Amino acid sequence: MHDRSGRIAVHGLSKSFGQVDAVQDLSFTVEPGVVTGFLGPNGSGKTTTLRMILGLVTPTAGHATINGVPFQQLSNPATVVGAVLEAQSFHGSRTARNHLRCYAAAMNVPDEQVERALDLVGLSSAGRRRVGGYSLGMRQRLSLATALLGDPQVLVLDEPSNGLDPEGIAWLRGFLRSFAATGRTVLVSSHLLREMEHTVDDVVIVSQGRCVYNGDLERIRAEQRTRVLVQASDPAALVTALQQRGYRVEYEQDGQLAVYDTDSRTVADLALDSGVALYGMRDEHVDLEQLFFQLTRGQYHAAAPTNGAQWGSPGGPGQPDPYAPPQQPPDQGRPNHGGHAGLGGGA
Ligand SMILES: Nc1ncnc2c1ncn2[C@@H]1O[C@H](COP(=O)(O)OP(=O)(O)OP(=O)(O)O)[C@@H](O)[C@H]1O
Repeated sequence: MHDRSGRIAVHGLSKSFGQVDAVQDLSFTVEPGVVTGFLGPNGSGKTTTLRMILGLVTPTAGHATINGVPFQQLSNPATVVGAVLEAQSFHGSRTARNHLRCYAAAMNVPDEQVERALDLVGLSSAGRRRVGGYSLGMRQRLSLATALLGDPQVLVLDEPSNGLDPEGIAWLRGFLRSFAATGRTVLVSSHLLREMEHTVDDVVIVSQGRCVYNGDLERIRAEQRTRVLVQASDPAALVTALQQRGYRVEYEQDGQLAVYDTDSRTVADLALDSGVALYGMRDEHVDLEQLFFQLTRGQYHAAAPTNGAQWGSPGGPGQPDPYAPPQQPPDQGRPNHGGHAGLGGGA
């Protein structure tokens, strides 16, 4: 029995393709009323996960639910989930309106929904034009219109910004935010945090098929740290002096030292006291983008989550990362598996 919550829940989801572990023990929850970004670099398992959520790929392990049930058990899936998973192919000779009417008929959705969907994506005036003459951005909008035909409670979009110009991206941002503001659920994937950072409220960040962060994007912003990069005459001696005073230090690949949560003056004074000459030093502020790279390059070691935010480790245990947030209580893990908007969206 589905619960109408609009919640997507992913529990211990894994998928292997031969030797490739595309998704590994992934758990997260997507809540209604907010836009959730599903972020990770190319090949990190986003599409595979979305396809499992939508019942298009069978998991090797774990499961996913929408409204408390697997996608296949939704009684009228097109009215629950709308999805756009990849560039949809269209009959170029067909008008957008006719394209949508075909889908509406297959989904048993009244024709009025076609006009509504065209209007929602800003294609009303272009509805009579043949799709063959549509730009890439217009095709993206038409895919979205297809997903919206069933007036779904949940929207799942895979890289919807691809091919959109800045105006299109801004439009999409506004659309997704207003869709979520009506209490509905939005899960949207991207490999670009920067592109999504003003669109999403919550994020699920994956790297190498594993969840490395699940929670509020604002929380990540709050965790931005500073560090000092130092070129020292005797790095080992400086490391000892810093560590004795409780500072966290790491060796960078280029031989510099990275000293966390302090400033260059403090490091310089300490180096002077220790008789270590400094050949170069600079303060570095870690911005959101850098943190995203840090998280997703697979070298991040998870601290326990806090305040519902979940930090995970893509590469297994390792040294604590200086960018790691303070210790937090574990987040509830959830399964993944899901639905796509029936015929909508061309998943
Ligand atoms: N059908 C398949 N057969 C074999 N390997 C696959 C298949 N689908 C995905 N993979 C592999 O699984 C891994 C994850 O792929 P997936 O497409 O899910 O990642 P992604 O994060 O969506 O990447 P992108 O951003 O490039 O679309 C990749 O190594 C990919 O090559």
